[in-house]
Amino acid sequence: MTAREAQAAPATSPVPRPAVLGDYETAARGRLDGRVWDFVQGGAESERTVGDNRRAFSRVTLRPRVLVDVSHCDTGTELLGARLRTPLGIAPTAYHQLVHPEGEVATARGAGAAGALFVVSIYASHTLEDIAAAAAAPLWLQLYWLRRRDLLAELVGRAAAVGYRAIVLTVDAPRLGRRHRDARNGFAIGPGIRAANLDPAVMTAAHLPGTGRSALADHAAEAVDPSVTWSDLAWLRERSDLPLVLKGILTAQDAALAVRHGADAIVVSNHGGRQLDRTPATLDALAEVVDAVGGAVPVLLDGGVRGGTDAFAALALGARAVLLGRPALWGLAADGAAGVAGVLDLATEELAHTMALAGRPDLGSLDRSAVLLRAERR
Ligand SMILES: Cc1cc2nc3c(=O)[nH]c(=O)nc-3n(C[C@H](O)[C@H](O)[C@H](O)COP(=O)(O)O)c2cc1C
Ligand SMILES: O=C(O)C(=O)c1ccccc1
Repeated sequence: MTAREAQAAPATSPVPRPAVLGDYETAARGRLDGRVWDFVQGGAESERTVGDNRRAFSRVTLRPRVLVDVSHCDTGTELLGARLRTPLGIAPTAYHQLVHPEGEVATARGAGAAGALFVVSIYASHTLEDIAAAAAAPLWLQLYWLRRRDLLAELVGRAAAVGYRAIVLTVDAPRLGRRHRDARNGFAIGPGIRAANLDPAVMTAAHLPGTGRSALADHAAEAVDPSVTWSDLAWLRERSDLPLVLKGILTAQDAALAVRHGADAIVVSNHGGRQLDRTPATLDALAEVVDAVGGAVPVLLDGGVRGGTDAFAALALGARAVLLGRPALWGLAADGAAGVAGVLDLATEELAHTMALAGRPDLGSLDRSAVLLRAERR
């Protein structure tokens, strides 16, 4: 943008013409309290996996095909029986009201405007019902396995009643990762914000500041059942007819177990580097999981996706869809529902652009031959 154009932009525009998702990140940083920023951006321990997720994408090179008719590039896809305009969706993240007063209601509106999947966290700050009322695209509900199984049973019933299309069980968090930023900040959820779908009695620890630890880690130790194993999945199955998605799988062994235990989809995820540090980048784990699953169920990926070319690489390596965690929160913080839609639309446009220049006009024409994953330089 020229200086003259910048001056002509309306002064009220919170994000002047973002060109890349990083522009939303910059805008979000300027708007958020430092402790909330650290909670959003941070990861576990050395944050090595946070960085590795990004570095893996930077090792991808593209292998374009030419003289292909790319006058129409179609990013549309189908996932668990639902049509989506884009294979980019929103990963579950807790407490959207931390970054915007309209919280998940605005996120649902933004996702709907973009025709994108929104995975709602069990720690949403609005009710499942209010979020569903604002949605115009598929919603899935993410759960942690709480000790209070009565709450899980209640949630899956409520989700089905208002049209959520799948249950996502996050399996990489039997306890919370050691997040040094949150511990140093004594991070706690402020009094005006609630996990709107959970019994307040379960949530007390999450709101206790000044302990010199992360209140969320204390809460998780109290509330999450770390004894759950594969055989417990049947309990959840018996209580819901919705498809069951397992989020947080990184190995061929667990992918095979997931399929054997009847998972309907898998999300290759290291929780954005927030749980076990030094796990592989998700892009590096993707091929082994896709191969182990052998097409039995769709495989999704999250972690470090920061634009359409990243999504292109993951889709080429076998992901059916790709979820954005932090970037959705940047969009929400920067500009509410419009920011969320802006992030999804921008990344989807980038994906369509990459598809055109790479000679792959639809997702069906994307396969491993479209990319080269260079070995890590040591
Ligand atoms: C602020 C924040 C809160 C999160 N909360 C949850 C959650 O409630 N449940 C969950 O399964 N994953 C949660 N995650 C992990 C995301 O679903 C996702 O795996 C991760 O953010 C993807 O990486 P990315 O942020 O690099 O896109 C959270 C991530 C962030 C950044
Ligand atoms: O899952 C997370 O990454 C997360 O930050 C969290 C921690 C405690 C409660 C809810 C979400």
